Amino acid sequence: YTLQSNGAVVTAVARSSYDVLKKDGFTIESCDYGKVENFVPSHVYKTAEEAMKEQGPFNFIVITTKNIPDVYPVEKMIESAYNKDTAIVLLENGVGIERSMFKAYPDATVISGVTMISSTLYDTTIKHVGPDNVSFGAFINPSIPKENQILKAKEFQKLYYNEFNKAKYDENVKFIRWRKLIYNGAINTTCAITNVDVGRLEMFGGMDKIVRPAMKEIFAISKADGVNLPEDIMENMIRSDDGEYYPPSMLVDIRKGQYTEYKIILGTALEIAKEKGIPTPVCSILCDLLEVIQMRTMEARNRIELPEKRPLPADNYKIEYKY
Ligand SMILES: NC(=O)C1=CN([C@@H]2O[C@H](COP(=O)(O)OP(=O)(O)OC[C@H]3O[C@@H](n4cnc5c(N)ncnc54)[C@H](OP(=O)(O)O)[C@@H]3O)[C@@H](O)[C@H]2O)C=CC1
Ligand SMILES: CC(C)(CO)C(=O)C(=O)O
Repeated sequence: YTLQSNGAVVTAVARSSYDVLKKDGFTIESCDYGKVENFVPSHVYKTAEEAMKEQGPFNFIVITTKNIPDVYPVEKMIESAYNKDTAIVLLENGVGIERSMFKAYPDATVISGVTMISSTLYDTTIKHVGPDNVSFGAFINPSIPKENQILKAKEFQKLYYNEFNKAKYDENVKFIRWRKLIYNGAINTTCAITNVDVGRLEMFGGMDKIVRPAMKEIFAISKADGVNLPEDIMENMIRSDDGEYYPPSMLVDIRKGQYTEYKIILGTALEIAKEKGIPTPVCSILCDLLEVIQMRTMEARNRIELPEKRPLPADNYKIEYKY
């Protein structure tokens, strides 16, 4: 909506929402833009392949899906739409998400987009309750000229900028992503596991007993990874959606029976913690619980099927994935 309002031609690839998006569009109830009815992107396709065939090549491919490397790697999703002159914008949470992109597309310009936005799709209505506070910057790819990557990131930031979001260009991508992880790694994960929103989490005691200790661990990992976040970031993140019983996106995933982004939100951070020797008792438990929940979702979504008779450890049974 923001890009199209600024004059960009937006080609959307939609999966379960294809029919509704193409025909009537989404309703947007936004704290920034008010009520927008029947928003339809310039073009809507079912697959990236069709989109590329009819509208490509593109200046930018903007990825706003969940980042679930254990099920649908995002680099595969865009395979048929990628062209060497196309910059990829990862408007997603998490740290280390550029690594698989550079592996798949070694000459790519990959732009980081990090936003505090608090926005949820319910049926055909997007409820947007937190002002869009967004910044873009290039994940610098050492194989191609740095200036071009910076220019592309600035071009995208200008394309997205409006009086509400005041989109920022910020080259300190690593800092920005770790700062956001303080929220997502501790709050998204705890709300998802406990199935309560941020307001209830605080009122039921989870903020003090789980979130604050988890945040301290993430803070320590970021420090060991060379990022000096201000100490008050933890309290600021806890207070960032005051006044709302907000369900973080990972909790919404659980409630909709969707896969969660636990790998890019905690898994990668914990790999870094291990390398650097940082103890992470709370975050490791959160991550392990989310892994079990992911397997539960895989079974519910028929990605795996277990034998009727429970195998024993001595059987060395290996789970097979259907997709
Ligand atoms: N929600 C929020 O407030 C915030 C979210 N984020 C981050 O932004 C990213 C997106 O989150 P969010 O908007 O909440 O995610 P949602 O789950 O609400 O939306 C993701 C959309 O991507 C679609 N999708 C997934 N895979 C494909 C595919 N292969 N082809 C076509 N469409 C696909 C899904 O469609 P389908 O229905 O078919 O599955 C769904 O409509 C995440 O990384 C999240 O962490 C960051 C800040 C705030
Ligand atoms: C911080 C927050 C809650 C909103 O931007 C978010 O990132 C999410 O819901 O995943």
